[in-house]
This record gives sequence, C-alpha cells and structure tokens, in this order.
Amino acid sequence: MTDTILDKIKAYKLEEVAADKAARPMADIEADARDAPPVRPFADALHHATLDGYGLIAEIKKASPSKGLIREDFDPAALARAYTAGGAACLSVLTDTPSFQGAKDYLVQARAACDLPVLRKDFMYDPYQVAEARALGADCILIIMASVSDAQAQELEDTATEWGMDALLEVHDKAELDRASRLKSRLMGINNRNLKTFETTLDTTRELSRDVPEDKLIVSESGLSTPEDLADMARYGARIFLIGESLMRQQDVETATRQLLANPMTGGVM
Ligand SMILES: O=C(O)c1ccccc1NCC(=O)[C@H](O)[C@H](O)COP(=O)(O)O
Repeated sequence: MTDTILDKIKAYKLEEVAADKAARPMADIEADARDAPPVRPFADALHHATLDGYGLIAEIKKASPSKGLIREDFDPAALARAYTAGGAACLSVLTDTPSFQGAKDYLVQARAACDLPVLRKDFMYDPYQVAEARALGADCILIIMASVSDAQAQELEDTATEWGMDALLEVHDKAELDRASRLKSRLMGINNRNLKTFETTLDTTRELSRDVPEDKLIVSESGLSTPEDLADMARYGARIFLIGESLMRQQDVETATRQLLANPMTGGVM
C-alpha cells in the first residue's frame, strides 16, 4: 500500500525529533520550559466563550499539503493581533515546516503579540515535543489519534498535564473517538478533513457529534468558512471551531473574524 500524507509526515517528524534531541538534550528543553511564560488556560477560555457565543481557535497557517500556499503576506504577530481584535478565544499556530511552511518561532511571535492561549499545531509523537511546545510558550498541544497508539496518546496527554498544558484530541472516525474518549482531556476535536485522502465534509461532525461523551467539549475542525457553517455545526452541539484557511485567505482578517462570530446560534441542539 502507498504511504498516506500522514505516514510521510510521521516519518520525517520522527527523524526531525531525533535530530533535535541530538542537538539539544531533553534536560535543556525542560530548563527552557520551566522558564517559559506561565500557561494561559486554553480549554477554559474556549468554554467561557461558548457561554454566550462561539469559541474560535483561529489558526495561523501559511500553507498546507492539500492547498499549497494559502497566504503570501504572512506576519504571525499581525495575524495574532487581528484575530484577537476580531474576537477569537485562542490561537493555533502551525510549527511544522516541510508541509505547512510553519516555524517554531511563529508561535513565539504570535503569542508575544497577544494575550490569547496558543495551541502548538504539529504532529506530536514524543514527550520531547511536548516539553519543547511549553518552552516555546504553547498552552495546548494536539494529539492526532489517527497517528498515535493508545500508549503514545496517553504519554503525550500525561506530559502535557505535567507541564500544566491542555491537549486537544483529534478524531476522524468512531474508532478514534472511542479511543480518545478514554483519555481525560476535555477538548474533543472532530476533524472534518480526512488526513489520509484530504476529503473534507461537515458530515463528519454531524455524524460523530452524537457519540461524544457529555463531559467533553466538541471542537469542529477544518473546512468551515461561513456563519451558516457554524450555525449548522452548533445544531450538532459544536460551539467551538478550529478555522484556518478561510480566514487566512481574507485581506482584512480582523473584520472577517468578527463577521464570522457575529450572531451565534442560540437555539437547541439536535
Ligand atoms: O490542511 C491540510 O491540508 C492538512 C493536511 C494533512 C494533515 C493536516 C492538515 N491540516 C491540519 C488541520 O487540521 C487544519 O489546519 C485545521 O483543522 C484548519 O483547517 P482549515 O480551516 O480547513 O484550514
């Protein structure tokens, strides 16, 4: 069978982490993590935002494997300020370089430019990356269930907790949802994009949302672009959204963010 993009990303990411460890041992990274600015509560900020509106995790994303270059005029600090002014509750910053043209320093720049909690958006396999995330200032990490074993997911979650960070669990099918439901993290991300084929459909949130345990907060991820999309997802119990491309393509990011979040759905859940 041919490798999927996720297989390819995992292969180079493990090589990258091995090289990073050789260049800077874990003890050095841990020392930096202990000196990092205090954690900003990520899940709490999202929960608070959902009480009278939507919780937006606004993504700083320059390029992607499915779309290539998304935004040429790319200044992480300016984007962080625009998202904050537009009403985002949290930021997500891609730190992967080969596939997303991201950078670790983009996270540092974005977080320094605002007061929002920040997700390190990367492909995580090793506690080293979690400590590194904290050293960069991250407040939350991503755990992609399709790409890790149960034991790895548990180890990543435990390490995030030890550093005081939250973890966003990401699932795309029922089997992944069942595995993620056994973890403690509150944030259950339903990725509308199949990371193996790139097919993106909001049916994924519509279908999986009904099986998400009640104590979890549903985060609908990918392929969202209009207020109607958000209202649609809210009818299925998702009031938190992770959005990158559609906002990154706007010239006026602040206004686009504000318009997207205006008039949140207040009715009941299906
Ligand atoms: O975005 C991709 O093409 C992609 C490909 C392979 C693995 C991950 C990928 N994206 C990561 C994400 O989950 C999205 O950046 C995030 O959910 C925002 O999605 P969107 O609003 O569609 O940019």
